[in-house]
Amino acid sequence: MAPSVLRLAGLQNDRLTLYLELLFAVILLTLLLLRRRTRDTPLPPGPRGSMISGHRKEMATTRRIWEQYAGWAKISGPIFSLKSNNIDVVILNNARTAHTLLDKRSNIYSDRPRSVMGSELCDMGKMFFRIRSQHPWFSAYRRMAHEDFGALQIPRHASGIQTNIQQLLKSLLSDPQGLRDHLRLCQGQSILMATYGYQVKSKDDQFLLLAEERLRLANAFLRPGMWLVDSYPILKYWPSWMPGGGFRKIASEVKSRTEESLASTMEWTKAELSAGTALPSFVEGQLNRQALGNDRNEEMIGYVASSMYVAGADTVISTVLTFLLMMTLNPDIQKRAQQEIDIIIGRDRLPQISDRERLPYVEAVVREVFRFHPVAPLGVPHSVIRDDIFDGMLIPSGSIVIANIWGLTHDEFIYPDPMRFNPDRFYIGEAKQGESQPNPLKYVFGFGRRVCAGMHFAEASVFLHVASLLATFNILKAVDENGMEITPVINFTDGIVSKPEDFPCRIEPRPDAVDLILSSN
Ligand code: HEM
Repeated sequence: MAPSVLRLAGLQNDRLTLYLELLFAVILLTLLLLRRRTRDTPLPPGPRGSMISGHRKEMATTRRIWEQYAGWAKISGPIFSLKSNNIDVVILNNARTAHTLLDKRSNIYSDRPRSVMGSELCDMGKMFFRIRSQHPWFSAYRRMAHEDFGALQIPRHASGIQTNIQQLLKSLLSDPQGLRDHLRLCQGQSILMATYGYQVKSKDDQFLLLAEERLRLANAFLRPGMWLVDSYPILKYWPSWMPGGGFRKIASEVKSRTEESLASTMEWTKAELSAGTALPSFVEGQLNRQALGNDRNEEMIGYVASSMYVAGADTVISTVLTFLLMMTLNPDIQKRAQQEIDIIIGRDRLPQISDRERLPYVEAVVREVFRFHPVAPLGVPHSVIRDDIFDGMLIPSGSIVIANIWGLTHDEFIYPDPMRFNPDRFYIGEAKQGESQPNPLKYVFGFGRRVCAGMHFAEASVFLHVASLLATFNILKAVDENGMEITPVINFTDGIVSKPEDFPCRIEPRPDAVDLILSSN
């Protein structure tokens, strides 16, 4: 090659290097400026907390903290921020903020917070509601749940749910006092049948007890601010024998219990499959798909199946209890819903899922129950994977983002007089001419890519419970020893899933419903 050409090439190389260096410098400068601008952007406002731990203690211990958040939102605005030790926590208190961030920007807001205690030390990080959004299994989980619990699958599940509810009605007829146990058994039966094809026979069933234990363990580790190690991950190396090391002992106990419990039900379905006796279920279907070479493995199937009970048992039971509490307190509403069922369905059969559209007032009652007390008042915490700016405020990468669902469904601009139980907000009549307030089902199942993976199953279960109970029973105030009616007090428990506290009521069969209850199989 001629030397002049080489020189030219060298010159061009030098120039190229210079251009590249310049370009690099410009990019770096822009990034630095952007970062500075981002860091100069203020966090959402918020109440002042302790210098050291921020609001950690309040977040972990305040009773019905969703009400407190709604109160703070009146002062700080619909989006405000708190600190849990060194972690930023952003609370969204109205539909606009929750929808814009969690639905519209769900590509960055669908992570779950890092949880050293729950996910790393207890090894529950692969549970569905906990798995991080960047985990390679996350999208497969969502796909798998959609295949078996999506809207199109509901008619397949509905008949099983209905059979269990018929059993529930019979149990209530013979033992109304055992209400909570009967509901527990009924929902346990529906979920374990749908996920494993397993028929729960009694409330002491071994797999039901194991599933309940998983639920208790999972619940114990979800509330932000509960464990210091979540704020200071270095503490995970703190020896268990040192003072304050108790959390390590708890974690290793929980880890081994969860592993044991997860494996046993899964093994049962696999044995049924090998014997050729497996009933159709999520696990059965997924194992068959896996055999066809789809993107899933047995461990993933086990985690999703197990998460379904954890996420789907207490939630439905709690919603049905709220319904019963509201019926005890609102006899006129109850009577009106019963009349609708009597007219549309008649008195000789139980309502079915296909009747839902023909029962607009019962549907309005269901919506109002979901609105009045969303079972997960603060949803499940999300986390954002990179810095974001909203309305001139910085939401730093890694912040915990919580939608105050209770706050949304008690926003008086959307639901006037929100503390009043009033299904008329949603009643549009058979002619569908009325004006409905926004459907709370848009909020109570969460947001974006993390929206409840069992929402259709849940809606169907709640509707069938509500309609069947209304068709067959009167829910009345209990009476004391002097024959005086006792008006129950409205009180809900704390926790990720919030239930009505025990309340007195009488559940009596409607005069002509005993035959219907006993004749249904
Ligand atoms: C009244 C009933 C229910 C309510 C109100 C409810 C509500 C919720 C909420 C608020 C979330 C968190 C969503 C978010 O992070 O934005 C969630 C997640 C979840 N729910 Fe439900 N749920 C109910 C019943 C069920 C049932 C019956 C199942 C299963 C059969 C189920 C399975 C799940 C799963 C697997 C997740 C985790 C999804 C994820 O993290 O990606 N839920 N649910």
